[in-house]
This record gives sequence, C-alpha cells and structure tokens, in this order.
Amino acid sequence: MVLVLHNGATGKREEFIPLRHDAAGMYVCGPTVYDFAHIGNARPVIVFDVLYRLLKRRYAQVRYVRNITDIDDKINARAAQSGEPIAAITARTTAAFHEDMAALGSLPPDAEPRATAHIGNMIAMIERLVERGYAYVAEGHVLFSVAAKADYGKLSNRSRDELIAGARVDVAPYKRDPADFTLWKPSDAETPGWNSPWGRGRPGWHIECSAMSLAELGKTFDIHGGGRDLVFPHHENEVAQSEAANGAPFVRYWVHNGFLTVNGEKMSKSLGNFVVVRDALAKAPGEALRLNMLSTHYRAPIDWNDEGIVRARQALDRWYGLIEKAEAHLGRAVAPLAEVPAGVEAALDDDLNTPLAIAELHGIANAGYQCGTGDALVDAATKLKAAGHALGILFQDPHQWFRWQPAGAEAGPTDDEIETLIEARKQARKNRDFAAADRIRDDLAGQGVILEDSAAGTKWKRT
Ligand SMILES: Nc1ncnc2c1ncn2[C@@H]1O[C@H](COP(=O)(O)OP(=O)(O)OP(=O)(O)O)[C@@H](O)[C@H]1O
Ligand SMILES: [Zn+2]
Repeated sequence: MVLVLHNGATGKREEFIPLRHDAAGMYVCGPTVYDFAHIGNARPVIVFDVLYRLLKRRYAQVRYVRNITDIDDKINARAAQSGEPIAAITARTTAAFHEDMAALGSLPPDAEPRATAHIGNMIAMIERLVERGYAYVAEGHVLFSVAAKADYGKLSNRSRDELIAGARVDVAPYKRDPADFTLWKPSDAETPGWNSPWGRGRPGWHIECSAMSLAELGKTFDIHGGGRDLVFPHHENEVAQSEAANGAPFVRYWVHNGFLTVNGEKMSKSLGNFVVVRDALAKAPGEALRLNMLSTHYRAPIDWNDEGIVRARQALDRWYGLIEKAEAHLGRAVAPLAEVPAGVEAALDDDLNTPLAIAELHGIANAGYQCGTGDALVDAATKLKAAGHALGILFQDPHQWFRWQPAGAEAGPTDDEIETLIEARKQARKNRDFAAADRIRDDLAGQGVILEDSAAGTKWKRT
C-alpha cells in the first residue's frame, strides 16, 4: 500500500513518505470562530478526516492538529456590533463547530490549539524574524519583508506583480514593499491586545498558524492542509515566516481541497450564498451530507445541490438495508471486517480517490444483494462496514438510520409508542385477533411507520 498525494509544493503526485517511518504529523487550518460553519467550511474537515483515518491505519503515531482562530478583526467586529463579549462569542462558536463536525462524522483532532493560548509563541517567533533581518518595525506594526526572502512566492508560484495585486494590500505608508505583510499590529483601548516588545497589540492571522504548528509539530512536519483559497496569501506567508524563523524546511506535503460551489461560485460568507451546516443537518442526515461531499474528488470543485444529497441517501439506504438483512440473518449486529477491503485502500491511496472508493462500496453491496441470504450475505455486510468506516460512514445501527427524521417533522408516534404498539399487536396475534393486529399495523402505516415481520421478530422504519 503506497499513498500517493498531490503535493501543492511541487504540483506533482508524489509517494507519501513521512519524516519518521512509523509516525505522521498533519496540520489543517481551522475555523475563525465568530459564526456557524457553512457547508464549504465543512469540506476540509471531512476531506482531512478521511486522510486522518487512513494515516491512523498505517502509522503507529499520528498527530493531527487543527487550530481555532479566536483572534480576528471579524470576531472583534461581531462583538462590537452585537454587544456580546468576545470570549463568549468564540466559546459558543467553537462548541457549535465541534457539534456540527461530529454530526458530519468527523473525528476530533489530536490537538486543537487556540490562537489566544499561543501569543507568547507568536511574539517569540516575530522577535526571531526581526533579529534575523526578515522583519522590521514601523509605527507600532511589525512587517515581514518579502524582499528578504529570495524564494518568497514559491508555494503559489506567483510573479512579483501578481503577489502585489493578489495581496489586496491596503498600501499602508509604513510598508517598505506593498507585498510586505503584517506580523503584529497595534491595538487601541477598545480592541483586544497583549503586551509585546512593540507595544500593546495583536498578531496578524498568518503568524498564528506558523507559531501553533511549530509548538505542536516542530519545525518540519509532514502534511499541511486547508482549502485552496488559503494557498495565497495565508500558506505562502506561513512558509516564508516559518522557514525564515526556524532555518528549516517547513512542510513536506501541501494538500488543498477545492471549493464547494453554488451555481459555480465559491460558497462564502461574503457572497451570502451559504448554507450553514446546522440548517443542512435539519433537512438531511449528517451521514448523507458527508457521503455527498466525498462523492467528488477532493481537488475538484463540488457543486452543492439537493440531487446529490438525495443520491447519497439512496446509497446509504441500500447499504444499511444490506447490513439490516445480514443482522436479521445473524440475530445480532454485524462487526466490520478487521481490514479495509483492498479495493477501497487502493482507491484512497490514489490521492484520496473517494468517488472510486464509493464505487467499491456499491460493488460490495451489489454482490451482497446478489448472494441473497446466508453467510455470504453476512460476509458482504462485514466488508461493506469496514469499507464504510474508512470513509467515516456506516457506524450507525441500521434501525437508527432508517428512523431518522427531519427537524420539525410531523411529530408522529415516538419510538417508545411504536414499540408499545408492536407489543400490543403481537399480543393480539397471539390471541388470534387478527383484525386488531391489522388495525395497529394500518394505523402506524398511516403515520409513516412501516412494520416488517420476520422470523427474528418485527422491525419498523419511518418512511
Ligand atoms: N466554499 C468553500 N469550499 C471549500 N472550502 C472552503 C470554502 N469556504 C471556506 N473553506 C475553507 O474552510 C476553512 C475555514 O476557513 P475560514 O473559517 O477562514 O472560512 P472563511 O474563509 O471565513 O469562509 P468564507 O469564505 O465564507 O468567508 C478553510 O480551510 C477554508 O479554505
Ligand atoms: Zn492557517
């Protein structure tokens, strides 16, 4: 098994060879916490969760770090506008983010550093940059001097003109070069600030990830991920700062996910074309949203629409249906096969080819349905579960899957009420009162609950 990743540093597909043979480290840029995450923000979380699960299967030690940006002028602006204290906004938003990402089937990272907890590390790094001649102080600001770093621009492959245009620079008079970027800026009395050698102020965004990745993973680490929008300027600036401050190569493999789009445009807060994960979860199960996300290769754009979600639900109905059948045959839950099927591993090794992995799952399920019943069916279900787990799906009890209801759905009978009615129907049949038994079944059907009798007993699902 050889994992091949498209490396943004070279623009080529390369075999993944970690720094240490038995360990892998990965840093992914996390959310700026001032509002609910939208589905576009969830894309990197889901994509890198699949990679994390793969790395954990291959290496004894895996360290996945995803930061929380809890210092940002967007957060300050939100606090000023709403009157809610900054710490309350960031704590509440972070908790919501955790809930939403868990509902999409993503594992928590091994470390989740918050920017506010690393100010000392950021100041120390900026001091090193000033000492080494890569940064200068001007009017209470500290700026990175791109002229001091000959290979600046190497990650995004931009020419100097593009760098300047792309930096969307507010051409501040204190900048020596319009492409220089902020490491530290002064704070006024109303703005959060920390004492520093350059006065009370706050860090720029880029230095946060350089300082936190150094603290958590060291000077050089294996994988750095994030959305494609971060390549420039964020990641370009991270490389420049980290390599200049540490005197060592920064990242070995850069991995960037493509955009989630709506009618061809990037889903983003500024365009207002976003759907928050919360609202999407009220209308469709998290597992279906996740499968839909993985049905497109991570580097390609994915257009978010209802048809994709419907197709994902149909696939999951079919897969959970097979597991349910196998469980009826076994009389207990199906355990996943210990190994992920080779076809799925091979697909994921091919630069995380999740659409191909999903095709493998369909193949396993089709074979399972064809063999009908018996041990072959159970074998297919155990394989299907292991294959699903590699993608972060098929962890639920099938009955739970089939009973999912959208938020605010007609409040039909509760699970307990249904169980009680099924018991009453069983008694009626025992008493040979078939009319009463049928009436219970028909009443439940009228409320969207379907009963299925088998040798193992009566199962139910909501339609
Ligand atoms: N439409 C999208 N498709 C894929 N990834 C996205 C999309 N929008 C944001 N991301 C990613 O989400 C992660 C979180 O970024 P961040 O919290 O900065 O969001 P954002 O850039 O503020 O969102 P927005 O673009 O809506 O303002 C980053 O890795 C970013 O690349
Ligand atoms: Zn970052």
